Amino acid sequence: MSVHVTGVTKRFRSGSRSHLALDDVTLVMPHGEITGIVGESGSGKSTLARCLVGIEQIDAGRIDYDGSPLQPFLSRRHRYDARVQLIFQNPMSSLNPRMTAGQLIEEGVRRVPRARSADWRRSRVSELLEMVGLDATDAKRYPHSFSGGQRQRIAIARAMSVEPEVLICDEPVSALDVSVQAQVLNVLRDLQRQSGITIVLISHDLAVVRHLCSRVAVMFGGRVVEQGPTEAVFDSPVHDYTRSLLDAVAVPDPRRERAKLAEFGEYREFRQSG
Ligand SMILES: Nc1ncnc2c1ncn2[C@@H]1O[C@H](COP(=O)(O)OP(=O)(O)OP(=O)(O)O)[C@@H](O)[C@H]1O
Repeated sequence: MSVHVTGVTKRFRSGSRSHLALDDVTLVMPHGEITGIVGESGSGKSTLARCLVGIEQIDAGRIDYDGSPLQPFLSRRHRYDARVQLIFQNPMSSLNPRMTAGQLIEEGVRRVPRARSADWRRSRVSELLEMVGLDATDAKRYPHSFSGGQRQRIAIARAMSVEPEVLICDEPVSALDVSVQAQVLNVLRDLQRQSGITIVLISHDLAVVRHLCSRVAVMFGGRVVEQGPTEAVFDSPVHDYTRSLLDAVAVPDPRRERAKLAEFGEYREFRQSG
């Protein structure tokens, strides 16, 4: 499913003050590709993600999925359109601590039209757990008994349980230990390869975006200042802000350089494992 954002504006008001979080944003996220969204803190990335799933209402413009608008608030039970799912930075915030991993995933599985028998649902839960690199027996465990990386895998399995067509991931690994970030990113990459799902990846990590995303959009002050194929944007940035973002990665300080190289080692690892 392709996503077209056209002239979207979102303003937050509090009392007499108002803040333009999205300013005439126009953006294309093609079907079956991973589109990265980068930009400094406060540039509007999370607001855009929330508007894409319909948690936030837009003030102007339109968001089309395969040419049709999203239908937010379908019903109380199916609060949002299941075709578009959001993965948050902190998986704990989206996982009910009183439900087992299996129950959390089954909740979504039940919403799939063909989810008839209990047996079918159970085997689908096992399949989803295995798809994100967990074990079928993990279905019985509660969120607190998993590591952060494992919890994010459960959140991904849960989002995938409703068989969405678009997965929006808002900084999905930035709260995780560096050692497990690549593993969770590999899960997303494999999902995209296997299911052909459209993924929107919000990340402050340009190395991750360069490696995983075929397209990238650069946000600055609520606007998309540049977008296109990742290589083209990174190799020949047109906008000053993109250039400064890329320059900021090429740090001359030897200590930071070493830290950065170690980080790239991680990415080389997950590049090779793919
Ligand atoms: N609910 C809200 N009410 C008022 N202002 C908000 C609200 N949500 C976001 N904003 C403001 O909108 C702007 C964009 O915020 P947003 O969280 O989308 O940025 P971001 O690029 O995702 O930042 P970060 O990388 O730090 O998460 C910020 O100035 C923020 O303070």
